[in-house]
This record gives sequence, C-alpha cells and structure tokens, in this order.
Amino acid sequence: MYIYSCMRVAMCYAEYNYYNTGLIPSKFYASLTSRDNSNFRESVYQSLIIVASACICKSAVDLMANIIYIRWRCLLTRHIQRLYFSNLNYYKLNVIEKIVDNPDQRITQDVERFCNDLATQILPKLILWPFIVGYYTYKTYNTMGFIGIVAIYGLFAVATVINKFLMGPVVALIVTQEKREGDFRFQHVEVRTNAESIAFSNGGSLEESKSKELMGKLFKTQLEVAHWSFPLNMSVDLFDYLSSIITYIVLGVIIFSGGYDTLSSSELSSQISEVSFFSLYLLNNFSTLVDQSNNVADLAGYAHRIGHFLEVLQALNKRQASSVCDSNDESNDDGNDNKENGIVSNEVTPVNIRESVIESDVAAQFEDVTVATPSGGDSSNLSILVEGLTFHFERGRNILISGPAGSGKSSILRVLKQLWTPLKGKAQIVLSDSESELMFLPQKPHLTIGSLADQVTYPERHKRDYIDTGELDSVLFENDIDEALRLAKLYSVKERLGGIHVVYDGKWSDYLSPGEMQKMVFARLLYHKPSFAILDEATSSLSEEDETYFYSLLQEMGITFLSIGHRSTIKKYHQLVLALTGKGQWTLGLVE
Ligand SMILES: Nc1ncnc2c1ncn2[C@@H]1O[C@H](COP(=O)(O)OP(=O)(O)OP(=O)(O)O)[C@@H](O)[C@H]1O
Repeated sequence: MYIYSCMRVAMCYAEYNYYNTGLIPSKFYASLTSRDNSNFRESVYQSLIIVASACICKSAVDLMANIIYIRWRCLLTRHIQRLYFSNLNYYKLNVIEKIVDNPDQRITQDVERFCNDLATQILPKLILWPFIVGYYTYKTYNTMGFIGIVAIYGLFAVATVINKFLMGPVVALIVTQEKREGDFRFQHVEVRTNAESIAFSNGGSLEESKSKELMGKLFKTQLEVAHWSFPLNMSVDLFDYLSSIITYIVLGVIIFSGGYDTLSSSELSSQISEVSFFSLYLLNNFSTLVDQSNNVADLAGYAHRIGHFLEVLQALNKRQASSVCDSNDESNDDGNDNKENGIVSNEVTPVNIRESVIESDVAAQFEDVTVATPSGGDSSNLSILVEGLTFHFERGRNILISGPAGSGKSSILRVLKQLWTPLKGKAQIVLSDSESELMFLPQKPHLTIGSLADQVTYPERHKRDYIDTGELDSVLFENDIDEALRLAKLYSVKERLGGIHVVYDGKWSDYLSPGEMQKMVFARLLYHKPSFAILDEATSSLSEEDETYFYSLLQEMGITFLSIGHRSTIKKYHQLVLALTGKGQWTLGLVE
C-alpha cells in the first residue's frame, strides 16, 4: 500500500512537471516574440528546474514500478507454489494428469512476464489516468470548446472498437505461442538432463530433428502472431498519427471560423501553443491506452495461462479435500466392520495374516486393494495390475516383492504413498510417514541442488538455520553426516569435493555414478535411521558385494524393510515374498 501511495504521489508530481514542461514553449514564444530579455532568462531558469525535477520524478516512478513488479511476482509465484506443492499436485500434474502443459514455464516465465507488463507498462499509465483525462478534458473544453472534445473522444472511441476487434486472434495465438515456447524449452532440458544416455545411444540426430520440429512449430506460431499483430499495430499507429494532426484540424476550424479574431499574432501563436499542448496531452493519454493494445494482448495471453493453471490446482485441491472426507467416512464404517469381522484374510494367500497385530508394530497395511494404471479419465486405458491385495508390513518381517518387469511392483508402493488412487480397497501408512519412522528409497534416486550435506539430510530442511541460531551443534550435525557417508562407502566424495558444505555447481547425476547415487540414498537412510524402509530396486546398480553389505547393515541396525528386487541373492534377508504373477494375481508366502 505504502509503495502504491508513494508511486501515486510521484506520478502526481511528475504530471505537474509535464504540465509545466508543456507550457514552456508558450512562455518562450511570448518572450521571444516580444523580445523581452529578462522574461526569456526567467523562462530558461524555470525550464531547467522543471526539466530536472521531471527527470527525478520519472525515474522515481520507474523505480517504484519495478519494486511493485518484484513484489507482485513474488506474491503470485508463492501463491502458485503453495498450491503446486500441496497434496502432491506437482506429481499429479507432471506424471498422472497432464491437464496443463509446462507447469514450470507457467510458474517461472508466464508469471514473470505478466507481472512485469502489468506493473511496469500498464500500471504507471493507468494510475492517474482518470484524473489526468478529466483535468485535460476540462482545459481542452475551455480553450477549444465542445468541438475539440467531440473530435478527440470520437477518435478514441473508434480506435478502441477497432483494436478490440483486432486483438481477439492475437490473444489466442499468444496462448498457443507460450505453449510452444514451453515445449521447445522442455525438449532442450530433456537433452541436458539425459545428455550421457543420448550420447551412448547415438540419439543426437534424432533429438536434433525433434528439437528442429518443435522449433519449427514455435516459429510458425510466432510468425502468425507477427502477421495478426500487423493490422493491430497499423491501427495503433494510425491513431497515434491521427491524434497528432487532429488538434491542428480543429484549431484550423476554430481560426477560419473567426474563433480567435480578437488576438494579435503573438497572442495567437502563444494561444496555439497552449491549446495544442492541452489537446495533444489529452490525446496522448488516450493514445497511451490504445498503444497498450499489444501489451494488453500479451497480458491477456499470460493471464489466460496463469488463470487456467490456478483453476486446475484449486480443482485438484478440492478433489483431494472431498476424497479425504469420503475416506474419513469410510474409515468410520470400516472400524465397525473390523471389530465385527476381525482382519480379512485372502484365500489365495498361503500365509494367513495374523488375526491380531500389535498396532504400533505395523508400518503399513493393504486391505483388499486393487491397483490399476492411471487411465487419465479414459476407462479403456485402464489395466489391472494387482487385485484384492491384502497384507501388513510389520516390524521384524521383511517382505520381498518380486515379479516380472511391468507387473506392478512399484505401483503397489505408489498406491501406498497415495500417489495413485486404488481402484478398490485401502492402502495406508499406519505410522507417521516421516523420515524417523518410515523411509522410501525410490527406483530413480533424486539428488537435489546443493551441497553434499543437503544430499544426505534430504528431505530435512533448514538444518543450517538451526546451526546459525545455535540451536543445533554443528559438530554433532557434521559428525552424523560423516558417519552416514562412511557407512555408505561415500567418504571419498567428501574429500573429492573439499567438504560437506561445498555446493556442487552442477548436476549431481553427472558427478556421481548410478551406483554412487544409490549409495547416497543409503547414506540418507543411515543418517535418518528410520524403523522401517521401503526399497524399490534400491541396490540395482550396486555390486552383489555392496548389496550384501547394505542389506546386512540394515539388519544389524534393526530396520525392517520391504523391498523390490530381481536378484535371488537378496531373498535370504526377507521372511516373506509377495510374488506378482501377472493379470492381477499374487501370492504371499514364506521365503524358502
Ligand atoms: N504414470 C503412469 N501412467 C500409466 N501407466 C503407468 C504409469 N506408470 C507406470 N505405468 C504402467 O504400470 C505398469 C506397472 O508399472 P510398475 O512401475 O509398477 O512396474 P514394475 O513391476 O515396478 O516394473 P520394473 O520391475 O520394471 O520396475 C507398467 O505397465 C507401466 O507401463
């Protein structure tokens, strides 16, 4: 609020200066035509002061417009980020429901351009617009009469109608252009992210042709925008040029009809200068609005993309809220059923689930869960992976999930983590899903931007803040990380980097081998020391020797694990095997 008020004051002062600047020529005309030396000198001093303060005001307005732009961008981006990162929306939008294209581009680029255009191009022009137009309308009416007002307002009305008509197709094209821009950038980000794999598989020329194709589509749309902008620009320029001559046409009408017959020639030239300033300034304010047509077209394009994105995020949150309500209702019902029936057992299950389990010993449970691939709203795309799955993941009973590739092993974990909604039944993490209780080690390790310490403590945040405020002993913190790195056989990485707090200025996946990346995820596990762990092929890139080492270490530390893996050597670390046999079938049995 404070910055808007400052901006309004600076704009008022700037307008006052423009007004005085506009009157300078008439003062010069008067002093020059009357050969009045002292008046002339006074005009020179006055005009220098006016010009200097006009410059200061203009720069102050620019500064405030920039501050407002940054503030708006910050507020809008934060609002979108809050929605994007809540309820796993970032996952749903990027992996499951691709309802909006390029969410990253909308958050970074579209918001930036929208706020920049609005705050620096449009707001300064509009903030005092009604007052200025009112004032100069009054001045023009006083000096030119009714005819001047009709001519200026008439011209503006015609220009507005024409521009509104011409702007429609440009707005639609800007929306498409932004989508194409995002697709083009995404293709290059993909090449950057997977440079090594592409190089190994000689995919360079294929990627080049894909990039070329996307570039072609983008440039085609840009050309269409340029073509459709041509009539719009022409109309804007026509209004600009017409507005510069209409004043003189009206003045001609007034003079030739005897309007200023009583004035001497020096008074007439001073009058013409003053009248033309008022009317030109009024016209200038109108043409400023008309000139914004292009900016408004761009702005409408960005606003459409941001608005659509916000609508989708809000709809996802609403859907999540209503599904939570539904599941609460269901869980109340289930509670009663369970009391009556006890825990359900499955006939195809060789090992019956114990009838009573100590609640605190259960980390996760599946009750008659049917898992299907996400269909994106089209039920013909739906493929059942596992049907009626019922088991408990409980302390001291390590479970191995096995089955052919694509049989749905990871999908069971996705359902448990609430990334996918089961077609039927209930899968839930009973303990709190925090790093101290239960940790997931995903199939593709994700290493975040930052230091080695950030990798090991992930996803814990703000540790450094606690160290800075003295709430956490930095030596203890660093010792814990060192210990985790040593146990994960990654201490050499710390030495290579020169310390755990050195920020690696690049992509960790290019710096570490796939095996080292998996070790890094184990370092996380060893740092957080949870009671339970879920490992999705977490040792697939490690040697058998390292795999044996890590599984033995987990057993020594008393961590209960549920793991997915293909190697038979890891069987001996588990008590139960959940085997997926395809077409929704599964068996749960003791390890032989
Ligand atoms: N986001 C998704 N949308 C639609 N189908 C998907 C999606 N993710 C995975 N699938 C499909 O679901 C099926 C099961 O995938 P899942 O990742 O669970 O297999 P998996 O048994 O873990 O295989 P692997 O041993 O190769 O890791 C596969 O056919 C896969 O193509």
